[in-house]
Amino acid sequence: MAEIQNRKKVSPEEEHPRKAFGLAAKDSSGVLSPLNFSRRNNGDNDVTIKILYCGICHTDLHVIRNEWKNAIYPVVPGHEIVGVVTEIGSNVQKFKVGDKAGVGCLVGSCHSCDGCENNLENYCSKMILTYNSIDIDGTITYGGYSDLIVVREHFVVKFPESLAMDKGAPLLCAGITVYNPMKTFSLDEPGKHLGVVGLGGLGHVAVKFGKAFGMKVTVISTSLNKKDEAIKTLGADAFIVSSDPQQIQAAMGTMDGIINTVSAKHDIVPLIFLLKTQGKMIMVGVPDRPLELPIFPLILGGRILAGSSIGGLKQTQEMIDFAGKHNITADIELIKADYVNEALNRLAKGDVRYRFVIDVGNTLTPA
Ligand SMILES: NC(=O)c1ccc[n+]([C@@H]2O[C@H](COP(=O)([O-])OP(=O)(O)OC[C@H]3O[C@@H](n4cnc5c(N)ncnc54)[C@H](O)[C@@H]3O)[C@@H](O)[C@H]2O)c1
Ligand SMILES: [Zn+2]
Ligand SMILES: [Zn+2]
Repeated sequence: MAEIQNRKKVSPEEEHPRKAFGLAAKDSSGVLSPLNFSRRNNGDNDVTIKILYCGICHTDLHVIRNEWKNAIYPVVPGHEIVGVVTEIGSNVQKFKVGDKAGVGCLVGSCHSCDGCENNLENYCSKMILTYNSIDIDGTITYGGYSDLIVVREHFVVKFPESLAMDKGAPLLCAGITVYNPMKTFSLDEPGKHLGVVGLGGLGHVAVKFGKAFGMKVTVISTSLNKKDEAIKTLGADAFIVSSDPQQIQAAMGTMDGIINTVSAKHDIVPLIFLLKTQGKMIMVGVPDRPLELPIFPLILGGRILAGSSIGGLKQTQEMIDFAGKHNITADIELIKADYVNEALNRLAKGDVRYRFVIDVGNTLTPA
């Protein structure tokens, strides 16, 4: 951390020669407005991508409103990026100009720590996030609510030909964030029972992966109003309203694992009781306030509570190839760039089915 803080901060305008344009939050109001900025030239190991679509993740909202107290303004959010390669460096092997490509939450890491050596760049202490992070040259990274991005090849995934680019964009964060813990904690086996808490962007994709793995999937949500869609459209097997003690009681001890995607403070005790003996609840949602964690419900039943952060690049490619094979995409509301502030306000209220995706290529135009 000290090392990052000591790095000289230079203005991207001084450092970078390529003109770029995007939408940025300038302060914790989180309101986005146009920003002219710049990107570095395409280096030997870089891929330049013309951005066509970018999903709106709840993390974007947490960061632009400074809910995690880590915003470096101006923040150009966006880490569910899909586009077309327009330039490659001389060392680039995986891509050629014209290829479809995806970029998720990471654009850099140290390549030499235990995490990096085990394809877990997502746990590298020097990882560079796609936005709101300090890049190797000391400049601040800017994300996908913008016209183009220059990314080291290692952090770019090949986007399957069979997937729609707009509906596929959310896989770059929402997809890998749920796929990783399902694989890591053996919650990918046919016949196992998976609970998904919070039916938003991450949650609805978790339901789809769970079904593709052949699991029984139960959605646990605060209100009944998503029940029909969860079962009929998303393919869930069952639906529990978390505030109804009778429904919780009836499902106690039945789940092998739970993926918890809730973005705000909530009561996890009833959820822990849904787990079987030695069942696992994996926290992927990031509430801005601590949750209460009584220990008895964990000890009785030897239950496991864990956390998980996005995924490494190898697994991100595996995830998106799996999605391509099984035609897993997000259910999206495709929006124009000038609707972004309204979309963010709606996301804050949970009013989205199930992911906003910005039609960057067709609607983001310089001011
Ligand atoms: N761990 C990671 O690597 C990672 C990656 C991406 C996103 N996230 C985090 O995951 C969370 C979810 O992201 P998303 O994009 O799916 O958000 P989302 O807004 O699309 O979905 C969140 C869901 O939580 C529900 N919810 C909100 N407050 C609740 C409460 N108090 N009780 C119960 N349910 C509640 C909402 O109704 C919604 O269904 C965010 O906190 C985000 O920052 C983590
Ligand atoms: Zn995200
Ligand atoms: Zn590392």
